Amino acid sequence: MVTRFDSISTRKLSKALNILTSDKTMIAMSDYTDYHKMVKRYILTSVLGPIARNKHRVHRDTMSKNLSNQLHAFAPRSAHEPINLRKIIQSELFSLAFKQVMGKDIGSLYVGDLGITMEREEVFRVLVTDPIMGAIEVDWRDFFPYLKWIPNTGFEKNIERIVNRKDAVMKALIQEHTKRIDSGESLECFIDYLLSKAQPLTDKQLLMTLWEPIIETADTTMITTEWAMYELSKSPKKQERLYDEIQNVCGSQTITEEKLNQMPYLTAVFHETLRRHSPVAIMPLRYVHEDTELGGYHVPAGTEMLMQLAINIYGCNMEKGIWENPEEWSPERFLAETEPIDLQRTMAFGGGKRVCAGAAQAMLIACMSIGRMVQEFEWRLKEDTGEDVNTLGLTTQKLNPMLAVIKPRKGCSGGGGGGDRRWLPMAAAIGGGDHETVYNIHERNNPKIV
Ligand code: HEM
Repeated sequence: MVTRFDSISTRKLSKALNILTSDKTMIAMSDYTDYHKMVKRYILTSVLGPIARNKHRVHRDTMSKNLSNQLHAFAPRSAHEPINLRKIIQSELFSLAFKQVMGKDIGSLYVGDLGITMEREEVFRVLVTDPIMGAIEVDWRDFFPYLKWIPNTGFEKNIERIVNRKDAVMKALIQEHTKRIDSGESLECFIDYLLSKAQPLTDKQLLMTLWEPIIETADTTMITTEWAMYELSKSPKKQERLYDEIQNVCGSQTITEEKLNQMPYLTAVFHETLRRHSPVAIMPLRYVHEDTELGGYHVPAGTEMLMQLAINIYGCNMEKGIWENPEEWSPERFLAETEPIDLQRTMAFGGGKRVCAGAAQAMLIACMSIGRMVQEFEWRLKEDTGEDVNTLGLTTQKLNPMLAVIKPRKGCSGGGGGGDRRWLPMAAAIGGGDHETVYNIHERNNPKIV
């Protein structure tokens, strides 16, 4: 299947997705056209490719720092009030997305078209939660295309309402930032790139291209990180194994992106989470646009009724013939692999021409967040948290947010509320001199959420 991805790269969308993506005006949902190639190049150049990732490193570091500050501020009351990690990570990822796309985080926003001021949480709902829920709305006419002339007004009105609100918010943001740019204030971000360096896009294309990384950043990476922390909290031995690895590599220093490739167990935790809890369980439907062969079957292209393919990633990753005890979450299975782990091993990011453009960013953010949270805290699930399950929507969230009790590790203590965090280096904590790192000094002097 992986080798055949190139010949099946055209999308077949449901009615809901067609409306939500403004007729495929989104990289992930468009057909494989010149427009697709152009905007994918833009997003890679400005946000997701290797050079852009270096430029946005500062935002990822800030996210990691904020996450740590918030957990330290919360830890003293964690035993009575278990922590809802999803809320924190979601908010931090939203902030990161805004900095990459608009150059700065968002507070409240006046939305002219709706005549209201929205608080940040509502902006999140309008730009992320509502469209994700809308994307799995089912129009029965999807299954009976020959009956598509029958109106289904309630369904369409609901999706259109979601789209109108999302468009109104994006329009307000674009106006605000266009004024900023016109006033001579430029920032290293996607909107500045699109308005100054890219070929002009139509208003609709601009809106959709800017919205896309916001919704993509805020959802799948959070899902992966939350599932990984859930599994690690459930398995103290695996958590300790990861902690030992981090300590061996980082010693008294805070984990950094440069160290990630020295930590095979952390990488294995990431890949095993993608396998066991694939965030995109079923790939958006595709047409076959070239003759191809899949699983021994000849699949013709260009016939009148084009063939539609639903690639079942969840099924592939739970296949007993391929994975031993597939139900079990076991990062060790990836350590046994002789080849370096390839992103296509679980197909969680798709493949071929339509491979996920954000895979490297997602991996950096998830691994750094997981690594730092385990380096600084011991994690246990709240006592009465039973087994938990996936919910299959457009993406595969945990049905209930994970609730955990956290305890700062020895030598790593947070001070008071308000995110004021003090890091005691391990060496100092055990009486071995003052090894405080530049990074830690910087943190101590900048304790606020940035
Ligand atoms: C763990 C996190 C993520 C997972 C599991 C994931 C998964 C996927 C999958 C399965 C596809 C479809 C691939 C296909 O059809 O073959 C995709 C496409 C895409 N993803 Fe991701 N994604 C993640 C994070 C992100 C992030 C953070 C971004 C951007 C900020 C992003 C941007 C995109 C884009 C632009 C495409 C369209 C690529 C194309 O059609 O050429 N993804 N992703």
